[in-house]
Amino acid sequence: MQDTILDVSGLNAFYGRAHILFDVNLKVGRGEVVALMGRNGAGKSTTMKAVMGLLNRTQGEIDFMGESIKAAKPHAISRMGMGFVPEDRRVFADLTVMENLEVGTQPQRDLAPHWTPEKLFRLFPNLGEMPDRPGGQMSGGEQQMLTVSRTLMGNPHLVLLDEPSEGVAPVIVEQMANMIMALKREGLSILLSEQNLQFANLVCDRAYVLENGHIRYQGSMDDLAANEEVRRNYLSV
Ligand SMILES: Nc1ncnc2c1ncn2[C@@H]1O[C@H](COP(=O)(O)OP(=O)(O)OP(=O)(O)O)[C@@H](O)[C@H]1O
Repeated sequence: MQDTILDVSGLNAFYGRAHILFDVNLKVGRGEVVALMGRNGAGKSTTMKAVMGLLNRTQGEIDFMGESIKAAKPHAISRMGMGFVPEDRRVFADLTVMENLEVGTQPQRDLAPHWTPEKLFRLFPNLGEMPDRPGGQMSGGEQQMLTVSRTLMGNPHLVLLDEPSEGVAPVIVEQMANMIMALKREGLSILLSEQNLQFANLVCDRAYVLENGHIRYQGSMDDLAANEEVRRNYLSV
């Protein structure tokens, strides 16, 4: 793997006294789309929150573009060029689509794809048809697209996408898959949390599989798809 953009090693995470992640190691290379897989409660969201600096208690190393971000605050990590689309995908309900995008805007960065509302509207034509609609009056799928778009307006090097295919209609899942492939073509690096093997297989290069906070498997998507034992033991297929 050339040019590691995210390097997590020996990551442990806790909620109060509960030990949730155990010595998690994972890497994302520049331009790679990597899946973080596992059943409900396996620790996928916790891993993303830990990387984004959102947890109070963690141990281990997290390097982003060669710099340690272990002690960094979420806003500082965001400003270094890491974007996060959490599972609850909250949009600003009273702000319009355009205003939501403005809120997410950060300066252009060398080596990271540059995004404008026009470019995002080509990727998400639905959003382009409703620039003045308040976020609160959009469907779940449209809100999902808006949250991703708002994050992209930050011109990130790396995006953490928490379960983009969960709880949205099949037609939106298809658009999400197309969108992720388009982002990859732009050179964006993505860490994607996902339970759906079919979806991950379509858009990801490699996968890590979590169970009870432990990485149980890592390998190419093709190898994972062919590994019936891992699929049966750690994924819902
Ligand atoms: N705020 C919290 N306080 C205490 N325990 C939590 C908290 N959030 C999550 N957990 C626990 O941490 C473990 C990992 O949860 P996490 O949300 O990371 O899983 P996940 O793989 O993302 O699954 P899901 O798809 O259900 O979100 C679970 O046992 C969960 O109950």
